[in-house]
Amino acid sequence: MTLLAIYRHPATPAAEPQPVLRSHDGPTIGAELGRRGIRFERWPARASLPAAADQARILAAYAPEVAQVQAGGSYPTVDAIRLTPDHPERQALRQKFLAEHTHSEDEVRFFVEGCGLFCLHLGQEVLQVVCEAGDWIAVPAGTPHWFDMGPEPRFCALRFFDNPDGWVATFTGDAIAAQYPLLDALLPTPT
Ligand SMILES: CSCCC(=O)/C(O)=C/O
Ligand SMILES: [Fe+2]
Ligand code: NI
Repeated sequence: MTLLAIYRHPATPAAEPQPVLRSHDGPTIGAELGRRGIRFERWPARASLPAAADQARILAAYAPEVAQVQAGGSYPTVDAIRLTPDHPERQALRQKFLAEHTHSEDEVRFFVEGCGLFCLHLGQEVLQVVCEAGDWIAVPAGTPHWFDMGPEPRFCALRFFDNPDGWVATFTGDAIAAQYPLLDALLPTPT
């Protein structure tokens, strides 16, 4: 279930982040993100993707949604990132995305399978958003953020870019991610 957790970010790394809000309610999540300039929508993750589906097949399955995002000429480059717990590069990819970074373009993602944790550093606030299949999010260019896929990643997301090279990041060098919960800590405990 999609989760939004908002914290007041402490002035010093030794102090604890102060929880401000925690919600699973779609309209509340949309409103809290929206007032901070982050677009959030729920779209049906309507395709059942075979385990062996390659990038072209995933993008073809979601061709109408891709066309909708690209209507008007925005985000002409799109890819699909799909990770499973046996992905040989999962640890390196996890560490790369866990380092706080920015992009010179909006970060537009549509989760079509599984889940992942976006963490957005907005001045004195940090927002953690556990995105799940059906979540569509657009984070403005230049927003410092990090992403956790967990030690056993299981997600597929469509990524939309203005940059023909696709994913390009500038790392901030801030170790902020270490102060905040990781994905596994925010997921419900299996019963
Ligand atoms: C959920 S898409 C994979 C992560 C990514 O592209 C990114 O930029 C994380 O910040
Ligand atoms: Fe990013
Ligand atoms: Ni900070």
